[in-house]
Amino acid sequence: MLNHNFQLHHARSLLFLPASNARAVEKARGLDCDMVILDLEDAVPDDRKDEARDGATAAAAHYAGKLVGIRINMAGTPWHGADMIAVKNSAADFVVLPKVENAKQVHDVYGVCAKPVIAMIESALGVTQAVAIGGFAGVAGLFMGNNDLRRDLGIPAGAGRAGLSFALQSVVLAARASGKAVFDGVYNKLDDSAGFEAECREGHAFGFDGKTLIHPNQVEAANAVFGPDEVALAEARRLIDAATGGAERHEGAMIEAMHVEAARALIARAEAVKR
Ligand SMILES: CC(C)(COP(=O)(O)OP(=O)(O)OC[C@H]1O[C@@H](n2cnc3c(N)ncnc32)[C@H](O)[C@@H]1OP(=O)(O)O)[C@@H](O)C(=O)NCCC(=O)NCCSC(=O)C[C@H](O)C(=O)O
Ligand SMILES: [Mg+2]
Repeated sequence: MLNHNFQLHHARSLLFLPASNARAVEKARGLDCDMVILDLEDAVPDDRKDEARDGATAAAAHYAGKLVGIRINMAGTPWHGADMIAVKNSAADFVVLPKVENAKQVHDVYGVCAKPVIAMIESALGVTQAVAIGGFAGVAGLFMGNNDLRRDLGIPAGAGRAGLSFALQSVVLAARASGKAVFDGVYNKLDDSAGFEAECREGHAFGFDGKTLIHPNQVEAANAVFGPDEVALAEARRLIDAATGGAERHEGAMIEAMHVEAARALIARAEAVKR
């Protein structure tokens, strides 16, 4: 059972897996990730799309304690219609829509699936339209699609994230303008744990709620970076206890009402992610 307080914005670790990979579908059940995203799109070869769709709908009901999303193929592909119907009839909590570039696309998918949409922002046009996309009532949150975005922007393979930072921050702004959840893109280097953790820290500092992942070995670090640790929780409790209202000095810094609210939100998040 999901903790009844658990909502999308509490998720720290959101693991993608190809819905055509039965071993990964099974393995994800025992992992400590907060959300599983069963992929029907780029991780699945064209000749296995039908099998992946059937696998996703069968699996979606069997992730106790986790949120579940299904990433469908985009409009204009041969699989889009069947994917939407499958998500509608499944136990998935969310439909994940790739390569979104305008609000009408999410409106159309929401109309068929009748489930909250997570819109992936993966192109220059998507970034420029993110305010309207995030503002649509059926959108629960935004995911960065940094591989496609890099390609669209012409950022060379191997270049760091400097060329992405304006886009990343724009999408965080767009999501927050409508009070929506927002999650950083995946990290492709499977054996680079130091690089992965550094990117988690950067995403956390940019304001992302959590990180989308591609491998079990990324779950623990994402949970550690995005989940409040004991030190942060102790600081939050001390701040709440000390605050009397208005501006005041606390442990060498000014605090006001918004700092108390932030401390309460941190504690609420820690409670929500308990399983
Ligand atoms: C990237 C992989 C293809 C690597 O596969 P492989 O080398 O076979 O992995 P390992 O041998 O290290 O796997 C060890 C065990 O872990 C299981 N496993 C691996 N990945 C996953 C996973 N994602 N979820 C659950 N379990 C997983 C293996 O089955 C092994 O289990 P066991 O047999 O018990 O030892 C592979 O990791 C993979 O397919 N990852 C996910 C790829 C994916 O879903 N891609 C789509 C999302 S990425 C995206 O959204 C990009 C975005 O669109 C953008 O533009 O940026
Ligand atoms: Mg993509």
